[in-house]
Amino acid sequence: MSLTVSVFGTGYLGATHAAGMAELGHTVIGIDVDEAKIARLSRGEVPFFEPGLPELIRKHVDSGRLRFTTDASVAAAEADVHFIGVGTPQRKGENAADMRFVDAVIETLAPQLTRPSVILGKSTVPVGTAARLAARVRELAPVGADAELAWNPEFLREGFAVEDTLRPDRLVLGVDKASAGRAEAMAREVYAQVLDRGTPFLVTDLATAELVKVSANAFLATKISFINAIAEICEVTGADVKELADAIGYDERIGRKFLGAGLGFGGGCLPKDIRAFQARAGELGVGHSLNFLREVDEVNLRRREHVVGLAAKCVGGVLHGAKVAVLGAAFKPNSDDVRDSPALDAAGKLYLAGADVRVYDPEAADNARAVSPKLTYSSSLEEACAGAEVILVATEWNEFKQMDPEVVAGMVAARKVIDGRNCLDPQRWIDAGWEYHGMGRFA
Ligand SMILES: NC(=O)C1=CN([C@@H]2O[C@H](COP(=O)(O)OP(=O)(O)OC[C@H]3O[C@@H](n4cnc5c(N)ncnc54)[C@H](O)[C@@H]3O)[C@@H](O)[C@H]2O)C=CC1
Ligand SMILES: O=C(O)[C@H]1O[C@H](OP(=O)(O)OP(=O)(O)OC[C@H]2O[C@@H](n3ccc(=O)[nH]c3=O)[C@H](O)[C@@H]2O)[C@H](O)[C@@H](O)[C@@H]1O
Repeated sequence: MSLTVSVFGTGYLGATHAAGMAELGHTVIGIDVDEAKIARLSRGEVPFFEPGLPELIRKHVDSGRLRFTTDASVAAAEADVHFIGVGTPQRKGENAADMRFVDAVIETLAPQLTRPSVILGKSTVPVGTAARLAARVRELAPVGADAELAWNPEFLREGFAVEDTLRPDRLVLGVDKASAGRAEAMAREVYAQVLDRGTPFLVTDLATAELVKVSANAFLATKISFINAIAEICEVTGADVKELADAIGYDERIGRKFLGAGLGFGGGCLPKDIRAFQARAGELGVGHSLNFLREVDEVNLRRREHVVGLAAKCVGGVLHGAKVAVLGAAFKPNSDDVRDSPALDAAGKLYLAGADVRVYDPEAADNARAVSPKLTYSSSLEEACAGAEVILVATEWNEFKQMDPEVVAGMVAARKVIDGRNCLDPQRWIDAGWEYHGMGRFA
């Protein structure tokens, strides 16, 4: 059945979810407080880079099935179900999540509800948030609005956001067990096409759903830091972390995914989620349970220092004045997101050490310039590499993976490359006369 759906927040998650809902046949209203973003989306433009999303947004904006507004009352009046997809960033100077934006949606939306409504939270939140908000909705919603709140965490990856939204591995819905069960019925209707394909649908209590989300991200972060910790051992023993990861990854209980050693994890989610999780555990009096996540964070941040140390070694110990090309600014390829980007962080550290840094990223330069305006950005690979004494591959874009070492050799002043993502073929670069440094291999 076709429903009318609203999505609050039109960032990476919200815009993708709104387009996905339209693709599933629903009429969708995307709401954001950012007028410029809404204006662009209304013209069918996506204000960030996400493969496949512009086509989907344009298709559904043109068909009239998807529209965008800053006016929350439109959603309150028209939608059967409201998704919350606003940001939950790390609070300045603290580990905890900033809940202002999620709270603001409830404070704005709930009093305006005029008909029986279901609110489904998608943002990643500290455990206990959904129960708190469910109570607040009951307080604020006018009589007759009969509003029910449930939590439906999102697991999409940037770069694969459309695919993950339309074909998720699983759907999780945390419901208030004391409720009338309308949220579950509504979620089943909203996701009918996805469920018809046999997608696992797990209905839990509110706290479990919130914890599923942060546990999944904590596990992924831990897996990455595990292999990066092993990479540190490989670096001092001459072992090869990639071969090691292949070998342990064949064990199905371990699995090969997320065992990519390198510059470590970044982005708008993994780093802030493991910190918020620790903060919440502390508030709950069980901070000790998640002490290991502090170590996960530390191992991760050490990788950024490690590549700076390697770069210094490559230029004879003195970074001051050394020409360094940093290839990549995004936190991962196929995204223009530079939030907590290991690439940009490493570039910033090199700059602070006095290096003459040139950063090139095929998509993320504008975002990078906004957060790190002092760095010098190049508009092409050639420009960044011209005269470089060392190259750091910091984000594994295809453009970098496909570089021909013979061709790049003609651009640089010295054939020295640090493969911060283990994405190049070491032997090919060595054969072309390069000094090659990998992560946890060819150290
Ligand atoms: N980016 C991702 O890949 C994923 C993100 N998440 C979670 O989803 C949430 C959103 O993340 P992103 O989309 O990356 O953040 P984002 O920062 O890209 O987007 C958040 C959007 O919310 C808008 N907003 C703020 N207050 C608002 C309000 N009161 N009403 C309407 N809109 C408002 C902002 O203007 C912004 O456009 C976070 O909790 C995040 O942890 C979960 C899974 C994947
Ligand atoms: O909650 C979220 O927002 C999302 O966070 C991550 O998705 P995302 O941040 O888009 O990116 P990932 O693909 O998980 O990569 C995160 C970081 O880990 C790094 N990484 C990943 C894999 C690996 O083996 N090694 C490694 O260093 C990447 O380069 C990147 O910097 C999760 O994978 C999603 O399931 C989740 O929904």
